[in-house]
Amino acid sequence: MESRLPKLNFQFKVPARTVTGSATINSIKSTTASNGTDAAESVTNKTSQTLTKTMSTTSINSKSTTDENKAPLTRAKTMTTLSRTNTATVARGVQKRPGLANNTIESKRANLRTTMKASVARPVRPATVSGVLPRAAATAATSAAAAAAKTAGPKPNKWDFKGRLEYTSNELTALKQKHREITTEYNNMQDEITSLRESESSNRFKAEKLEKAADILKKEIEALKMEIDTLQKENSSLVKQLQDTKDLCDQNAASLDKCKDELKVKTNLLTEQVDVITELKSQLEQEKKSNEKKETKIENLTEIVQTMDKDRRALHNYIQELKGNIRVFCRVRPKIPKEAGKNTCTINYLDECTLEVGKLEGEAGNKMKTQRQEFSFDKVFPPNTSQEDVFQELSMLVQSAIEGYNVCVFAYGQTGSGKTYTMEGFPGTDNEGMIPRTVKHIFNEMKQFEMLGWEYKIEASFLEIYNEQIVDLLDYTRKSHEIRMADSKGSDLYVSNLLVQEINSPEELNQCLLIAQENRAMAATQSNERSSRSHSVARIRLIGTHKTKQEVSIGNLNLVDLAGSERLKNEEAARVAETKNINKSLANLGHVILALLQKQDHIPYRNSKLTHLLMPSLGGNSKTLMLLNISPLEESYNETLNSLRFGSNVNNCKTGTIKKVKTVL
Ligand SMILES: Nc1ncnc2c1ncn2[C@@H]1O[C@H](COP(=O)(O)OP(=O)(O)OP(=O)(O)O)[C@@H](O)[C@H]1O
Repeated sequence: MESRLPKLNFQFKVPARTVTGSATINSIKSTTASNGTDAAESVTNKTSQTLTKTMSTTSINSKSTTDENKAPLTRAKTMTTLSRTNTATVARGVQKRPGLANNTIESKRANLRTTMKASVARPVRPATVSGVLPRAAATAATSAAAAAAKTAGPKPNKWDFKGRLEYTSNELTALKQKHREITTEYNNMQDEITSLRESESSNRFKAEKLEKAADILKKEIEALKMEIDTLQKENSSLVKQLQDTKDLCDQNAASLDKCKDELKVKTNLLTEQVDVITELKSQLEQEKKSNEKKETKIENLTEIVQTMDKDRRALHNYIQELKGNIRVFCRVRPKIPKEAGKNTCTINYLDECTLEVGKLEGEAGNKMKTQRQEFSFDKVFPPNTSQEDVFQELSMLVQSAIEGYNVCVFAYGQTGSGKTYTMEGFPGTDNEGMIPRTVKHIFNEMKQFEMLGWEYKIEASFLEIYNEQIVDLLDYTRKSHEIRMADSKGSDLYVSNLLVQEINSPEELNQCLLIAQENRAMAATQSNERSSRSHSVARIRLIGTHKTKQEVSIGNLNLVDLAGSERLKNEEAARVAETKNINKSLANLGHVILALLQKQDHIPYRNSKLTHLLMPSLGGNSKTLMLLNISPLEESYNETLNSLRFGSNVNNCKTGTIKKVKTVL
């Protein structure tokens, strides 16, 4: 039905922010425009709803500042309540609009008031920060409704449309006024909310900051707790250590007490001993005095001993000179087991210096004795003579070497006559030869000489002369060796590249001798019968020093195992060079010795390597011993005669004067 009421033409000025208010006003406008009379009631109802909504919204907004989680729920509840109320009210209004009775309108108004009151009386109570905002909104709404009712004055009659319009208009004005107030209040509240939000944000930031600080503090507390734990452990360890140290201190204190007691005892003992020492000192003083006297005596006696030693040496050498500076011994070896079936020569030993040799000639059973030949030497050793007995005679010459003379001992004889046995023998056994015995003798004598102030150094070298070539038997590495002069006078010679070994014990020399024997045997396998075809020379140099007397005594001892002296048969003469050299050197040795004995001006030392090498030991101040070795076998008779003739010739020559080598430092 078209309304006959004039259309309302007014507008509300509502701030854009107040969405709810604006919607309400628009709603009112539309309602008023479209429904005419009923619109008044509807507007009234809607105004009431709007107020309720506004309050609810305010309440929701206020609450949201404090409890955002609960806000949607509260808002929803409020909206539901409002919606329910409005729907019921509007529905009722719509249903009862045609022919509405006054009482119906009244009842509606009563309903509206009730609703408003209910809305106002039951404001949502959010858990706001202060609880002020919702209450203020509710109060404002209630007072707005009351003011509207007052301003409207008494309700005009139903038929008084004009009055009703005026009434409604007044009501609206009052409501508008109230709305403004509420809006203002709402805006204030919004500002307050904004301020609270900012404050909240600031507080949250502070809270985060505080949380972080709290975390740091927690960590620090944890670290401190750990530190406390560590310190507690250290503390307990230190406490334990302290206890241990205390225990140790207690033990030490106990042992200290013990030591003190011992010290007391020992101090007493010491005091006693000091007394004894004092007494001994006085005795010592007396003995010192007597020792000084004795020392003076000893010095005098030493001088006498040294003078006597000098005299002894002089006498010894005089005896040696009397015996001859070139002497010849003859040694006849025994028949050895492997020669059991062989015949022997007839050898008679007329005295200790003379022997007679002969043999039977002719067929077996009709043998005739040949003419016997007699030979005299400085000494003759029959077959049963031991190595020790031979050395007894030789030792005199060794003694001369220690005292600074040059000595040369030759083992001469045919192959198999016993030269090597005599010179080397079997070292380390009773059958050891002249070389090992010489060294032992030197070491024994050295001790005696040391008592007289002499210090000795022994050097040894072993060489072989084969085919006029010198071979080092200690260093068989095929070096070339030459005989060179040691000084400008040419009184001393040396062999180049020759290994000279210092000897500190007889064992060391035996070791050298074994090496020399091995090297000689090795060479022998390369050249048949080489050992018989070469001269083996063991050289021992004795250097004595007397520091007090400032004297140096140098003696050279040459022990020579000569090559076999036998004359070679024609078929063996194929080894021409070898034979020539042997014959030459042996013959030259004889020439040199004879020239020396005859005191010739020229001694042909340089005609062979052997005599050249032995030059310092063959002339002037030297002593020479020729050891003739004779085989007892009949088959060797002719060679035996040759050897005996050679030795006899040497022995028959006169001796010269020999001089001792003495150097003053
Ligand atoms: N006085 C001795 N008593 C016991 N056996 C000896 C004696 N002299 C030499 N012999 C023995 O006679 C043999 C020959 O001796 P040895 O080898 O010493 O002769 P050699 O003259 O050195 O010979 P070569 O010139 O061939 O070297 C060896 O078996 C050795 O043991």
